[in-house]
Amino acid sequence: MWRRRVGALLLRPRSSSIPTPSATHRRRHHLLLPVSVPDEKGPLASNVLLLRLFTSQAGADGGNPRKPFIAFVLGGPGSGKGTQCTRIASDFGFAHLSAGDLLRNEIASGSEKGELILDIIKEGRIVPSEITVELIRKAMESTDAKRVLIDGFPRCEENRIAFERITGTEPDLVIFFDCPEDEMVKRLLGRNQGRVDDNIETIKKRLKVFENLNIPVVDYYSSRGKVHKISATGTEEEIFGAVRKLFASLGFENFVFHKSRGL
Ligand SMILES: Nc1ncnc2c1ncn2[C@@H]1O[C@H](COP(=O)(O)OP(=O)(O)O)[C@@H](O)[C@H]1O
Ligand SMILES: Nc1ccn([C@@H]2O[C@H](COP(=O)(O)OP(=O)(O)O)[C@@H](O)[C@H]2O)c(=O)n1
Ligand SMILES: [Mg+2]
Repeated sequence: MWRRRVGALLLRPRSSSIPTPSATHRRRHHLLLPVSVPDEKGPLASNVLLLRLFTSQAGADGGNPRKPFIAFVLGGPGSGKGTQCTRIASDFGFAHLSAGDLLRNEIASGSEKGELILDIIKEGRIVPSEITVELIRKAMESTDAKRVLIDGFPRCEENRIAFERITGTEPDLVIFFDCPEDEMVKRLLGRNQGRVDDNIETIKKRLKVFENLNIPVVDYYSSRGKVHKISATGTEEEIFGAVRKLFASLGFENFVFHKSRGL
């Protein structure tokens, strides 16, 4: 497997206590590559990425040839994680693993575990980490993709710790879609996919679980300089504009863009 120590991908941290490499470092160290990353607080604020030092084969260049580039995609229920992941997958060649879809597939398989999962999802609670991590691990093993989006995971600290323990790795990047609650509720009530948890009672519980259990995970990765927050209000297209800029700034090629130019 691609078990190894994951190097640092230094995005601008939310917390100002985390040092950003200085301009002197940038000049002295050819491995430090300055790039601009869009930031909701200001246009194209400057960030510095330790791009060549980082982890995996599938970034702009270099890295460990065995480990895929892993991006966790987080955000509240209805913030648009799945919608944006579909776009990232097709434009930037990522495999899209949705934790919720993997759990729903397990329910559909009719397994004993599926019954337990269904009860938990109906309640808006979090499925035991061993179950979810095992599904994600298997899905990762069955893809040879070099870039993987893990959508809706980790949902809590227990999820995060179990993932790190079982896979022996960490994400290279964490994208956090930031969306106001009233907008998330509106979207969930209009989602219309026949989901057992898209009703107002369960939505209220999911929002509490998000605040209490998922935000601490975002804070943890922020403190490690891995989080890139994207405002999730506006049209799907506007949000994808910010996403596209982020991936371009990380050195990922946009396949659709190149195809449209016959490249
Ligand atoms: N920017 C947007 N504006 C309005 N509706 C959106 C937007 N992005 C997604 N949606 C819709 O909101 C609902 C929830 O989106 P989804 O991608 O499933 O979110 P999540 O995976 O975070 O729960 C879906 O019906 C989707 O079509
Ligand atoms: N890591 C995860 C992801 C989802 N889930 C469960 O699956 C439900 C649906 O997750 P989802 O990611 O499909 O939901 P959305 O945020 O996309 O609306 C969650 O409310 C949890 O009950 C979980 O227990 N653990
Ligand atoms: Mg989803």
